[in-house]
Amino acid sequence: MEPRQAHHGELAAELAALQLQLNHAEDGWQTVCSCEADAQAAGEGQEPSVAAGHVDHACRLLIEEIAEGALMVSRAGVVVYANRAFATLLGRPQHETIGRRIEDCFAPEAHPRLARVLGARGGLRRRMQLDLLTAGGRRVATRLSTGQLQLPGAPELTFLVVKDLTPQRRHDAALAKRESALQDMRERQQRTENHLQEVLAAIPAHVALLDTRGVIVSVNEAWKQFAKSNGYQGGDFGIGQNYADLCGGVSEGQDAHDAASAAEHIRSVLSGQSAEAALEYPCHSPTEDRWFRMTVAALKSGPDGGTVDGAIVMHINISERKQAESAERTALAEKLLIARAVEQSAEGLMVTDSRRRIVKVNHAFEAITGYADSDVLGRTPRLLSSGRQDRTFYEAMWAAVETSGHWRGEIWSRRKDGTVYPLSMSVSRLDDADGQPMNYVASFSDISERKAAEERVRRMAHFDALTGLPNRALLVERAAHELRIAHRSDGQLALMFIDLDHFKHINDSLGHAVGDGLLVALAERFQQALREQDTLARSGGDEFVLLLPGTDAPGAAHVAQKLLALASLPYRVDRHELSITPSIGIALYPVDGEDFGALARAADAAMYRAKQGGRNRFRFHTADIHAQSARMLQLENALRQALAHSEFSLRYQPQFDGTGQQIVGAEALLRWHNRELGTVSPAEFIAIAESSGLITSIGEWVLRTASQQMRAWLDDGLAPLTLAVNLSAVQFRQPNLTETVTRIVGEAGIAPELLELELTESVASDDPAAAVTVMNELHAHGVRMSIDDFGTGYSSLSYLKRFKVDRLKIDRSFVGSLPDSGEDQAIVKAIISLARSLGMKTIAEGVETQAQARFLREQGCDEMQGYWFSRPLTAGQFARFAKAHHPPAAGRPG
Ligand SMILES: Nc1nc2c(ncn2[C@@H]2O[C@H](COP(=O)(O)O[C@H]3[C@@H](O)[C@H](n4cnc5c(=O)[nH]c(N)nc54)O[C@@H]3COP(=O)(O)O)[C@@H](O)[C@H]2O)c(=O)[nH]1
Repeated sequence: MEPRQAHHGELAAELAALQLQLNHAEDGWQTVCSCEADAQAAGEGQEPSVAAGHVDHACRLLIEEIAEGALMVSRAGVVVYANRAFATLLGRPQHETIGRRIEDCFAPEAHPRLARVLGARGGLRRRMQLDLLTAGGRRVATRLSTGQLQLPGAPELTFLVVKDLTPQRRHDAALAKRESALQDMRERQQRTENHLQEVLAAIPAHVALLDTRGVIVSVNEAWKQFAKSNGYQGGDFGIGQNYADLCGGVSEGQDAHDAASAAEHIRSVLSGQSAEAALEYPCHSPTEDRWFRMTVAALKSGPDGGTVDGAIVMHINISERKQAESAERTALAEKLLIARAVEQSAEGLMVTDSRRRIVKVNHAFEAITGYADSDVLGRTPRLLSSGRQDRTFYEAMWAAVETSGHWRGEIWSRRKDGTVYPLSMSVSRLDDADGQPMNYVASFSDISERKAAEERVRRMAHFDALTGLPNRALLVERAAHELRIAHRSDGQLALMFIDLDHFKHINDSLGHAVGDGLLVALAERFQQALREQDTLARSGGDEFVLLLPGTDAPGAAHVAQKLLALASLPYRVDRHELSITPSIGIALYPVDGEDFGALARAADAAMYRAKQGGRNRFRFHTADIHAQSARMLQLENALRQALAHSEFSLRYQPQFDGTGQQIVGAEALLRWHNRELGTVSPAEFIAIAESSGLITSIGEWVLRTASQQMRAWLDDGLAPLTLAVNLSAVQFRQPNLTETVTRIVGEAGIAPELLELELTESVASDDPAAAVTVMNELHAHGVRMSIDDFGTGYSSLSYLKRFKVDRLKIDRSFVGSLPDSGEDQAIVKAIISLARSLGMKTIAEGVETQAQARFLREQGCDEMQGYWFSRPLTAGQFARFAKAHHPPAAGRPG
């Protein structure tokens, strides 16, 4: 604003000067006129103070000297006097001017007016402008002041004062020209100002004009709108306020540092330190992120533009650019991130062009394949091919990539060093904007370790860890496969169950490591003797199963004999010379069964028969074995319902002291009566209950019923007796045995000391250490224990001394031949002696004769049980029997 004002001022001053000159000229003219008038007035009435002649002379001189032309014209129109100035103006000598007719001196159009002047009377004074006509014929604009002079005694004359208007006109013209120029300038300036206002109004930038102090003098529309939209309350939009002060009020979304910089920029520009300054700053609103660029430029004036008259401040919204820059930065950062991720990825990456030429690989690619990028760039991935997949595989792979855009799978690849390894790979197609393949990207990882682990898991799932033989699961798979073939081809197949005889003795006596060594050696021997298509599996412990595809009965017998012979050769394990024999059961497809389950049961039953038949032999499955198997299955099915159908009952067989006179206890014996099967001996069904797992619930029932019976007897006045209850090995291995026993006894309300658990030797010999722990627990709760059928098993004597056992029960097989059998005598004596040395009592079972009882008594057997004393009795019978024999009765207890 200020530069334009200054320019106007100059023009105005110039204009004023011209005007002044005009006025002076006008005033001068007025003065001349008034002097003329005064002179006229003086000539007409006033008394001259000096001599009239002198004045007249002076007037003449004066008139002669004045710059204006002066002349006297007679009424006839003849110039009677003309001063020098007029003659000069006319371009004639003075003497040629005087005497001329006045019309000769003026342009023709002036003549009528001149005539009227000459004809006027009475001193009428006039003014007019007429063109003088010079001697050379040139027109000269003049202004005439006329009047009449009536001097006494003289004819009336008309005087004319002629002023050359040429200088005036020239001056006026110049003045008009300048005025015109000035006007043009004013108009241009106005137009410029209008344009400027329009531009300021039109531009989206927020513009403020500041004066030299930094006070806002004007703002544009955009400024106002922005102020309004940002909640600026003042109607002045900041006009009149110092901009730098405004900057001090930082609002939310602005930065104090930016505000200070803005104020500093303004001060710098206004002080002339810098012509222009700019600042980009954030000015976020609650709803959007905004950035502005503030530009401060000096407004200058003066001839060299060196005077700072103010400043223009512009704020341009650069949010779009900033956002674009930000997006660009983000995109760049993302690109860098992706590039870094690609480079640092543990997955190998390979990018090809549309012609499947490798254009990019990452670090992991090099690490996995062994190829540097320089090795592979420009080449096709065929370089990595292992040759393990055929052409069809690759065609299918690329077909999937081309049709669905993607393929994922496992593939074998070859490293630079030639090693072949498995990859998990995915291939994706990247298309251009037209949907044409542009690149193919393959990402892959080396899955050698995973494959190896899978193989290990597969081996663990299908192979026996000790011998490396297939396990039962793999055997079942292979058997199913071979059975399908046999079924299709109407062929035959043999399945053998091989169980080592008394293998447990080796484990127990020499340790598991030796037992394991023996199993491995045996497996190797067997394996070497078999055909490739045969499967020898270890199904657990000392049990092996042999699958012989395409084998009939003679073939199976031949193999069995060979295995028996091989097995019987001596073994050397850890400096131990060992021998072992197997018992083999053979089942044949399809006669003994059409599926693996049926064949396995038949082979198992046959193997059991081989054991029963004296071991170290093989037995084919036969009709009677089949019948026995069927019976066992029938019993098992019926057993499952027995508890629910209340088919069980207990019998109680009395136990006497060594004298055979006093009853000391009873053994609870389980009885099962089924409606269809009739009465089934526990000697038959207990084993089935054990193998089917039913023994746990059945055993609990026995324990509970016997305990409750004891409570009932006590309540009935029976003297306390020891009640022996048989405990199966399966029950003994139950983890909560102690808790179950003490709970049942507690619920029945009897002292634990009245209960004795009869454990078979196998209970103790399976895992003596664990048995010691359980026995200690039971003992700690007051429960008594005895070892049943002692002498038939293979008790570890070293453990026996640690067992919390009260009695050893001499098996009835040693009692039956007493006193005749010297061997049995020896065994019985040894057991009695051993028990004594271990601080245990002995009880002999199966005492059927007086001679047996006598012998046992003589040997110091503590207690006896058998038909000689009593058969197993019902609870009521036992109560009566016990009352009759307690206190001690004389003679046979009967
Ligand atoms: N786990 C469990 N086993 C039990 C349970 N009840 C019985 N059994 C075991 O079943 C096997 C057969 O028992 P059982 O048919 O009851 O035969 C017992 C007696 O009746 C029989 N006995 C008794 N005295 C004589 C005799 O003088 N001569 C003769 N020939 N037999 C006789 O002996 C069997 C008792 O044997 P034991 O238990 O070893 O003392 C048998 O092994 C039972 O243990 C049960 O509830 N749970």
